[in-house]
Amino acid sequence: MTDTGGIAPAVESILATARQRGGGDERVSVDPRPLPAAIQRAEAAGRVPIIAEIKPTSPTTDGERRDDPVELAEQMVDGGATALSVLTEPEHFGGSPETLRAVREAVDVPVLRKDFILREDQLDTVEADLILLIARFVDDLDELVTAARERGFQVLVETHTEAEVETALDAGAEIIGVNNRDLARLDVDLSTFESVAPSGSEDVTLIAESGISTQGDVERMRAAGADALLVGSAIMDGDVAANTRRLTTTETEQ
Ligand SMILES: O=P(O)(O)OC[C@@H](O)[C@@H](O)c1c[nH]c2ccccc12
Repeated sequence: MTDTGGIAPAVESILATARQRGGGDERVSVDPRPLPAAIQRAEAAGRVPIIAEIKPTSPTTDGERRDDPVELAEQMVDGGATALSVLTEPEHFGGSPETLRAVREAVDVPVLRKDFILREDQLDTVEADLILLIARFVDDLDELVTAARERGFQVLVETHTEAEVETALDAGAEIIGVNNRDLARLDVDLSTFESVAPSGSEDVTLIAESGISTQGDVERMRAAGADALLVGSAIMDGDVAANTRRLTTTETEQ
C-alpha cells in the first residue's frame, strides 16, 4: 500500500470513499481528443493554454455552485479554455460521471476526468479524453498508466515532489501535472511548480495545477515552464467566461 501517512483528514476521507467506490462493468474504449494539439492551437492563436475546471465544491471551498455544468463548460470554452477538467468525485467535490458525459458531449475541447482513481476497474466508470492519476496515491503507477492507455485515455500524472516526478517519468508519463497544493496540509504554494517541474524535457507536457488566480500567477507559472495551467476556484467564482478570458489573454513572455 502506498504510504498516505501525514495527510489532511479531509484527504483521508476522500481516499477512504475512493477505495469503496466501484468501477464500470464494461471496459471503456476511448477515441481521445489530443491535449498537446489543443495546446498548440491555443499558442498559435495567442492564447494562454488554460484547462478550466468544473468543481462545484471542494474541502477547501465554502458552499457549492449549483449552476448547470454544461452551461459553465460552454462559458469556459467561450472564454478561450483549451481543455476542461470535470470533477467526477461525488462525495467531497459535488461531481458525477454524468456531468462529465454531458459536458464532453456539449464541447469539442479535450475533457479531463478529475477523480481519485486507485484501481483499474475505476477507469471504466466513464469515457474521457484524459484521466488523472495521482502519483502519491496509486500503488503501481506503471500498471495503471498502461491500463489507462490500453483504453485509449491520455494520462495526466499528478505530482507534488521531485521524487514523484521521477516516478511519473519512469512510468512513461507524457503529461505531468505539478500540484501546487500540498495534500498533507491542503495549503497552496506556487513555488512548488517552480522547484519541482522538470526542466528541459521537451517531450513532456507540463501542467501547473492549483492556486492560480491572477494574471501575475499565470505569468509566473509560464515563466517557470508550464505548457498549460489548470485552474478551478478562480474560474468557478463569479463570471466564468470573463474569469477564463482574463487568464487566457494574459500577456506572457513564453
Ligand atoms: O481550484 P484551484 O486551486 O485552481 O485548483 C484546481 C485543481 O488543480 C485542483 O482542483 C486539484 C488538483 N489536483 C486535484 C485532485 C483531485 C481533485 C482536485 C484537484
